[in-house]
This record gives sequence, C-alpha cells and structure tokens, in this order.
Amino acid sequence: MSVAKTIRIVAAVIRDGQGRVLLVRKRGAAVWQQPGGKRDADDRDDLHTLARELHEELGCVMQHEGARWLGRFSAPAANEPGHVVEAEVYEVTANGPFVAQAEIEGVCWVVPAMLGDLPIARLSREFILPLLVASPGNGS
Ligand SMILES: Nc1nc2c([nH]c(=O)n2[C@@H]2O[C@H](COP(=O)(O)OP(=O)(O)OP(=O)(O)O)[C@@H](O)[C@H]2O)c(=O)[nH]1
Repeated sequence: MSVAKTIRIVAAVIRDGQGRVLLVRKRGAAVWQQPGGKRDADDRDDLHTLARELHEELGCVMQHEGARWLGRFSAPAANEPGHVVEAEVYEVTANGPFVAQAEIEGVCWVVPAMLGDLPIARLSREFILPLLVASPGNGS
C-alpha cells in the first residue's frame, strides 16, 4: 500500500469589502488555490511564512495585526499526485494591489457561495471556502 506524502503549507484567506476571496493560480496549473506556501528554514513563525509568500506571489504587504487562525485542513494536493497538502489557514488583511508574480500566473476574486464550476483545488473547495460561506467577513 502506498502512503501519501504530506506537503505542509501556510495558506491565506484574503477578503475584500464585498466578501469576495482572493485565489491564485500557479504557472502551468489548472486549478485555483489560496495564496501561501511551504515554510522556509529561517521563517520565524507561520505569519512570517505567510507575509513572505504573499509578498513573493502578489507583491502585497500583509498586516500581522488582526490575523486570525481559521484551522488546519488537509486534502489531496492539487498539483502533486500521491501527496496530501496540510495547511494552517489564517485570515489576514494585506495592502494591495495584488499582482501575480514569481510562480503565480493568475489572480481572481470569488464569492464563496457562488463558485460555479470554476476549477478550484480540493483544500479550498471542500474546506476553506465552505467555512467562509458559514462565517461571512466583516465587510459582507
Ligand atoms: N499554496 C497553496 N498550495 C496548495 C493549496 N492547495 C493545494 O493542494 N496546494 C498544494 O500544495 C503545494 C504547495 O506548493 P507551493 O508552490 O504553494 O509552495 P511554495 O511556494 O513554498 O513552493 P516551492 O517550494 O515550490 O517554491 C501546491 O503545489 C499545491 O499542489 C493552496 O490552497 N495553497
């Protein structure tokens, strides 16, 4: 029996004033997912990882104040067959503009209750976005 390998990441929920949530698409990937990524050896903590990843991917500046841990969620990894992604997920605010950079090819805003058939990674579609339908943000 093969055992799935685990990819540990820190992922961000960023909402705008209308309750829309920012998703990103990596270069060459088919699906949309939360911004974020793996910890680096010299990251101080999860929020440090997240601030670094958000700046690399989107050029934005994350605010550490007010960051809210939403939970730890796991799902089959979007781009690595045979792997499971395990994410510490935080809702954060960040100062835009949000511009795709580095390995990110696209940025979009979605309404969690109206995803239609947009291709979205399972971690987001099955766990993170449903949580946001149940708990709308301050701006919505
Ligand atoms: N960042 C992120 N990764 C996700 C999510 N859902 C999901 O399955 N993953 C998987 O976890 C992997 C994490 O890789 P990553 O590319 O974001 O991490 P990273 O920036 O540190 O990558 P690198 O070390 O290749 O530079 C993704 O390739 C993807 O397959 C998600 O919502 N956000």
